[in-house]
Amino acid sequence: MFSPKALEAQSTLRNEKITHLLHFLRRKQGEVIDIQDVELFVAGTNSITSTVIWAMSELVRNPEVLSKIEEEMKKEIKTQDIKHFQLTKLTYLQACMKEVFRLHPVVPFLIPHMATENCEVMNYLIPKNAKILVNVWAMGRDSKIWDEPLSFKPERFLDSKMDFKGQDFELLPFGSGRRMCPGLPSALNSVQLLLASLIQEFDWTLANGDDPSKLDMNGNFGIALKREIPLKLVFKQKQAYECA
Ligand code: HEM
Repeated sequence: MFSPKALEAQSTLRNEKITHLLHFLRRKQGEVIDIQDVELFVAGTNSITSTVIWAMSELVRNPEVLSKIEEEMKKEIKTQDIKHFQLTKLTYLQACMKEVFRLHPVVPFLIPHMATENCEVMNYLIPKNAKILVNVWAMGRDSKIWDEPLSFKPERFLDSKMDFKGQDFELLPFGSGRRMCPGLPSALNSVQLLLASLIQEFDWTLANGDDPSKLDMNGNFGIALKREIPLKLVFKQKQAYECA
């Protein structure tokens, strides 16, 4: 795992990349942007880009959720340059991220694992050397676990201690145990910082005035779960930012 110092250093680096992205979007206001292009700026990992794109897709489809994040940000963040520590105050944004990871885990079957010895899990015999794929995508949509599993409802996490740090087996977008993702703290920081920066400065709508409720949310299954159809958006700076 990353030390707080390493995380802070990375966050400065990310801030520079995010600043470049914001400049790019300011110049391209009113044009149609394939949001996959954020990869050029935030570079590093597909998983971060894909997560941000799924989050933006959900926020386009759920404007009332986006408004609640905006309200929270207005209350908690007074500066334009969002800092790492300010993210910890955004509890509603954090609940949104849990909801994004529940519905759109970007590594849908985790990385294949292998049993090093015969073992029994919940009455199933797992023979030595069996290859195990954990279908976290299906777990996140299981109606036995989640109320209205296909609805995007961050509120479900507000009064719950459930988290994705590997302790709650219903929600494992980063895996669990010895081989879970070591990039979790850094990835979460990047995803939230990027999303919060975009929300703070821009309004965005679907290209061609498309109806958000009809946005195709199918994923392209592979090792990584990406949108099947690219998300094309038009950005416009919010009024408070027009002079930036
Ligand atoms: C939203 C972003 C990310 C998600 C959802 C994610 C998710 C995952 C998942 C599910 C695994 C497999 C865990 C398992 O099979 O039990 C994994 C492994 C791994 N991730 Fe990430 N990851 C993300 C970002 C990152 C970043 C930014 C880094 C590097 C800085 C990173 C480095 C790694 C490494 C090295 C492994 C292999 C660990 C091992 O096999 O011991 N990940 N990640």
